Amino acid sequence: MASLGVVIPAAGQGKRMGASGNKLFLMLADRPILAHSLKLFEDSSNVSEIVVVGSAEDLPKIKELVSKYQFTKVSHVTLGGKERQESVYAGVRALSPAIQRVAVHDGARPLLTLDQLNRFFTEAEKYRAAIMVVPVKDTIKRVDEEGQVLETPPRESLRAVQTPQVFERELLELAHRRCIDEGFLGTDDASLVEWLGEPVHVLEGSLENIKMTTPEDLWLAESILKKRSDRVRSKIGSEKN
Ligand SMILES: Nc1ccn([C@@H]2O[C@H](COP(=O)(O)OP(=O)(O)OP(=O)(O)O)[C@@H](O)[C@H]2O)c(=O)n1
Ligand SMILES: C[C@](O)(CO)[C@H](O)COP(=O)(O)O
Repeated sequence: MASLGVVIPAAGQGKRMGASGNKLFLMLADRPILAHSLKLFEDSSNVSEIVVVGSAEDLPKIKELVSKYQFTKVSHVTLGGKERQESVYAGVRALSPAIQRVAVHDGARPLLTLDQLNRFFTEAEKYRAAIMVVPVKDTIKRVDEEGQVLETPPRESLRAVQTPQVFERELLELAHRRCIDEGFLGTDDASLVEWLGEPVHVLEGSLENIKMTTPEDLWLAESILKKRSDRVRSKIGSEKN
């Protein structure tokens, strides 16, 4: 596998969460949300380097967290921008020159498992750009500013987009540069590559790989983690008997 670097955008403000500071420092089970997300990539043998991107205010706290949890693959904690897109680009530029492929993963998605991640990396290797998606559960409507429905796209063709998203580094950097030049702002990194006219491949994500966006996501995350630890405990129990 070509050497893989990871960028973790963590420079948001978490406005929709309504917490007093960056939501990524909120505790989920035994550790902050950001520590869950980082541990996943620290533990993946596919990953050689991690860059975390933070706001000016949070940089010291992120550095402290990296040191407390001994995330040895983190090479830089870099200053991000006002938009997620700027933060990701800052992170990509901070990766070592030897890195050929880049995975971008939201600091706010702490629930992916190592198995799911490694399976995704293996599949993604075949493509210049690949992203995790899940089928959409609701019917989606496109509406105008007056609240009138414009259309109901067929659900079979819709996917909800997650991270990680993996790219050839050269392609991702080109996409970011061109989008800055032309003023295109996307809500994920794949949309920048799509904007270049390059193909992006979708791979199976996980319904548990939710983004911690509003308080309800935290409750759900706690119950997903509890279900996982109950399962481990009952497996250990049945092995003892
Ligand atoms: N300028 C920004 C904005 C977002 N992010 C990161 O991008 C991820 C996904 O963004 P989102 O969930 O929208 O986080 P926030 O921007 O923090 O949330 P909100 O929009 O509610 O303020 C998060 O890990 C967030 O920290 C970032 O690095 N830089
Ligand atoms: C990249 C992303 O995770 C795809 O769902 C997401 O778009 C990033 O955050 P957003 O600000 O909630 O769009």
